[in-house]
Amino acid sequence: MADLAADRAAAPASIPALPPLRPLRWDDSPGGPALLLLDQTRLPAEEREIVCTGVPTLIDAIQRLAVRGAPLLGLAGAYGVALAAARGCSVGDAAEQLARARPTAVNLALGVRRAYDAHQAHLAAKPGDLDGASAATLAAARALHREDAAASAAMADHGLALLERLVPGGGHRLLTHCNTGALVSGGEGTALAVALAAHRAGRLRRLWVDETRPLLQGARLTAYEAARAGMPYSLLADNAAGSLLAAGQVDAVLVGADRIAADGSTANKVGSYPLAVLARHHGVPFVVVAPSTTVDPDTADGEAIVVEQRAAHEVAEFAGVQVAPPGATAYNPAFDVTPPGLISAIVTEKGVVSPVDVTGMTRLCAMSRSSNETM
Ligand SMILES: CSC[C@@H](O)[C@@H](O)C(=O)COP(=O)(O)O
Repeated sequence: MADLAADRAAAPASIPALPPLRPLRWDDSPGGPALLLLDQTRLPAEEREIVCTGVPTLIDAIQRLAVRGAPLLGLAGAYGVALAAARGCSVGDAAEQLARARPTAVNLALGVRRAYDAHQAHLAAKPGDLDGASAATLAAARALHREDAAASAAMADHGLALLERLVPGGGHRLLTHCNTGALVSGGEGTALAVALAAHRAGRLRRLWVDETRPLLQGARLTAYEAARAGMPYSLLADNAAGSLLAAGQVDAVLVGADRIAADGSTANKVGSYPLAVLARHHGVPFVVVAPSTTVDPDTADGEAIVVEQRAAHEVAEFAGVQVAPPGATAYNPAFDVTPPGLISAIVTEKGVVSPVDVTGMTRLCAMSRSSNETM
């Protein structure tokens, strides 16, 4: 395996500075308010936006994973409620339908609730002021967007400091799964933001990117983000992670989270749990990076986490092409749950905690509850 200097040299040469990715933005143009989503199902081939002028289009985009990833789902939910309010639709119905669009990422329902509560609070203070309520709802979505960006930056700082403690001296060789970068956030993301911080600090030796079957969020999206940022990265098929770890080529595994139960059990993209088992076997730290809002104090443990089951065709196909015999059935959970004992650390914007440290988890749950209550 090449040394650090050679790995850096292997990174694409002069990468032009590219504009930051904007996976979601509010459009106030005269044609009426709309939510614009960068269609993640088309990346990296094509950067095309979906124009949502109504909640049904947004729900469809959420369910097709055109907009995806826990923090971004929170923003989509909040802006979706703002869209319903701005378009004079039933905010209650919109909130209920959006919150149910995908079950596992706690941030979706939280974002919806934050915007809905702002709407209701305004109407309670000024009954009948629908325009004011609409403005308050949009302001709540925008505030969440800013907070998410700030949390992302803080997670990157804490995560990089943790890496420096875990792997002192050397360049970091990081293995990641799914996509956890700017495409899932108002900022630079969660786990991938840490890798990006390491890259900017000149400390990233190699980013190993799991392709992430069946929907290839790693191969399509993380590789796209890594290439845009000029990071030295290599793709691997998910089932090559074992031999990569056995070969001693990984210093830490970094993943995001869709829901962290009160006991530290963590739901993330399916394939995270086997990585945690492998990492433990090979003595490599397995680190979860997520905003504190992803901690759900009301979910006691991993068994209580609802794991989304998706359609069989996603497994029976590869990149949209049927590869299995017609009519093949499939087991297709979108997520799996990693027990706390396999997680070395949880990095949030508030700092780093060990999931097996009961006092630390209790404090994290309390912080999560209080920031969600002030939403
Ligand atoms: C910061 S993103 C954390 C998770 O949401 C991410 O790892 C993930 O599992 C996304 O799943 P997806 O099904 O693509 O929405």
